[in-house]
Amino acid sequence: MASQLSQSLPVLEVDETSAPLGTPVITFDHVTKVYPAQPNKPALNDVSLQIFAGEFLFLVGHSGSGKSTFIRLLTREIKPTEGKIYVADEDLTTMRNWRVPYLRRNIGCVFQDFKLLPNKTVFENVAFALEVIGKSRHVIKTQVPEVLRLVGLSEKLNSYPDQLSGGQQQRVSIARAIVNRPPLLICDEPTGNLDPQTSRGIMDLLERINRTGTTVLIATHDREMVDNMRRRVIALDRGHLTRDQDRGVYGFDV
Ligand SMILES: Nc1ncnc2c1ncn2[C@@H]1O[C@H](COP(=O)(O)OP(=O)(O)OP(=O)(O)O)[C@@H](O)[C@H]1O
Repeated sequence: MASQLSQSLPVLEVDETSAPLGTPVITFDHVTKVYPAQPNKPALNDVSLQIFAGEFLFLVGHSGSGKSTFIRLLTREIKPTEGKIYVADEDLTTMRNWRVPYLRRNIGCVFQDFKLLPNKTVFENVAFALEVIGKSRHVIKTQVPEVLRLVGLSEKLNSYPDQLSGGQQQRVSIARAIVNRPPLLICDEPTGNLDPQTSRGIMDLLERINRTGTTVLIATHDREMVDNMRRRVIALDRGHLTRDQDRGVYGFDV
């Protein structure tokens, strides 16, 4: 059954015309993930790829294709069944548990549902990300207003999440994700709850963050966004990496 499935999948298309140079931030080396509940259906199946410092790329695929699994492997929420994963020079498959919080300091995460703390102000939500890693009050007082200026929310420091629009809430969550200046920003459906115009503003912001040197990986179903932006696209289909394309398009019927 599994081999029949893989035979019916498209062959991986790789655009080799302008391979990026430099240091890989992320390496997947023949990664397979099988959840015990679905032993015959790998969530990821022999995935190999590299993502380089400063790239901006989309991870696309139907529901259940393995995007969340890919992200959860990167943050070491889960471990692969087979294969190796490196983030910078760290081998996540052999990393000791005590090192995982240090890995996560280097990865900012943004989610579809913002995950803001409702009883904290905008300033406090962002400050909290620095407090939990032991940053001083001085650092917090300098960096939080600075990052909120970058995301265009200087006027909203004292507002609570429920006083903000969806787009503004997503900006707070982006500010929180980057306030510690991680080299890698992962966004899981960042525009999933937003209208097209607001989504465009969020993507502009993510591109601006990318231009400061941050590597940005966005898992999305947002066909229009992917088609308009023409950045690198990695496509998953039933756990297989089926496409890795520079200046790609969404490429699935939705
Ligand atoms: N904890 C789990 N236990 C068992 N199977 C799982 C688990 N998490 C995911 N799966 C299965 O692994 C496959 C990939 O799921 P995954 O959540 O990674 O896909 P996805 O592309 O992120 O989907 P979506 O776009 O709906 O979030 C699916 O078949 C799913 O049912």
